[in-house]
Amino acid sequence: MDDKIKIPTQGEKITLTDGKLNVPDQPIIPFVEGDGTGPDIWRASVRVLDAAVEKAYGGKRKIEWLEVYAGEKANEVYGETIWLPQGTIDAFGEYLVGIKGPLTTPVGGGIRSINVALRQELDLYACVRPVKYFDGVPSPMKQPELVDMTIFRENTEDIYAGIEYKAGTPEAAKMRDFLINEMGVSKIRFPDSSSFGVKPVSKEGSERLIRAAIQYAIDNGRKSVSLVHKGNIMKFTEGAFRDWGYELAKREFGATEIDGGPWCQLPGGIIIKDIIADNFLQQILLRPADYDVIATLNLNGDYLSDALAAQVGGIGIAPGANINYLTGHAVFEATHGTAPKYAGKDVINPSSVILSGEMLLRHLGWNEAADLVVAGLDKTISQKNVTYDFARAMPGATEVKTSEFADHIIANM
Ligand SMILES: NC(=O)C1=CN([C@@H]2O[C@H](COP(=O)(O)OP(=O)(O)OC[C@H]3O[C@@H](n4cnc5c(N)ncnc54)[C@H](OP(=O)(O)O)[C@@H]3O)[C@@H](O)[C@H]2O)C=CC1
Ligand SMILES: O=C(O)CCC(=O)C(=O)O
Ligand SMILES: [Mg+2]
Repeated sequence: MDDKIKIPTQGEKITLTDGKLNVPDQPIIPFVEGDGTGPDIWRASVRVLDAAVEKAYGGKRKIEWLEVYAGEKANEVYGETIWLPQGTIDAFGEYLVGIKGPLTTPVGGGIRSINVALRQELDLYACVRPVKYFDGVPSPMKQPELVDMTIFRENTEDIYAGIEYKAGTPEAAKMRDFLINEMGVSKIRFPDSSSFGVKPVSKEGSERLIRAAIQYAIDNGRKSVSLVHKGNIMKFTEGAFRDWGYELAKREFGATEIDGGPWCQLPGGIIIKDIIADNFLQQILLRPADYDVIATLNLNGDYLSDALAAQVGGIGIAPGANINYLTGHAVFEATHGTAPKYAGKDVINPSSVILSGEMLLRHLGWNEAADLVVAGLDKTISQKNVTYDFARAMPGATEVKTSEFADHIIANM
């Protein structure tokens, strides 16, 4: 770590022994505030999380927050060219469990995603995004309560990993020549103006993600795991993801085929099935109750996260976590981005980061505090004191600011 990072004088590190977290009563937890609306959201969220811990444990437990920097704030603190300081990666590495706000990624040119870089650096291979309906939240669905899915999105591979070659560069020309002359690709157009992206999907990467999804389904009494893919078109990447998933379910979890397969069933009854991604996007609207735990590749998981979040009220209430189940590293993070047009206005919905914090508390085993966060949020929504995004579709609602929304949640715990 470096001298820009001020380690709290109190508190201890969370450690991992034999796959289990050892959580002290005063864990040091690194956080990144985030760009855009990140600071408004973090200010509200940290108050809610601290209040829940205080109320649940009466001072016996307390989180010691450690600020680390990424994105625009890293530029301010470390200098203009630094977006993701090594000290930040080291802090998330050393303290195991952290939380972050959204970070800006420019479209087209500019820096590559810092969010993706952090996931890659720490090998946080599972992006876990539960999508659940909170009673009273305005939704475009007739029966939003039927939506209860947890997405397991592979987080380190796929076209999303950022291996790209820009049209007009020597690298793109080399790639084009290689494909035409050495790989015999002749049936598709390759004008000189082509850019290229590479889609790596490995057996190990797919298996560890699908293993985590199945284990989650078992641990949480879920009904099914759906492998969502576009394997009819991308046969050796998305199609292989599906095949590796079924093989793993049989080999490691004792699944047996149903009616000659490929669907299969675990000894405890959980169904392992698969569905092609475009069809899945209609099924989640038409028959959401048929889907439960979802395992999918990186880009599909990104699209699905926002689409499913919309069904339960939008990405203002969509939490998530990036986890490596083997090393114990976990960085909690909302599904949404920086929503820059609302930056500094104290109007944005902080629920996604608050619920990411709730996931963090549960990850620590601090379920009493996590339950208080949910209870406070539930009651605040039922009282119709909500931020603009919910208020605009909720008859009779009082629109409150981000900071006021946090006040209501705390009062309702
Ligand atoms: N993990 C991360 O850090 C992520 C970062 N990003 C980055 O964020 C930037 C902006 O991306 P963009 O595509 O606009 O997506 P955003 O998620 O930032 O915002 C899209 C729209 O979603 C709604 N929204 C987002 N967050 C909230 C919230 N907390 N409460 C209520 N509504 C919300 C708003 O809708 P409305 O206009 O209807 O009010 C907003 O305009 C980009 O640079 C992108 O790369 C994007 C996703 C994840
Ligand atoms: O990194 C980014 O800017 C976008 C990431 C994103 O949309 C996501 O992970 O859901
Ligand atoms: Mg996204």
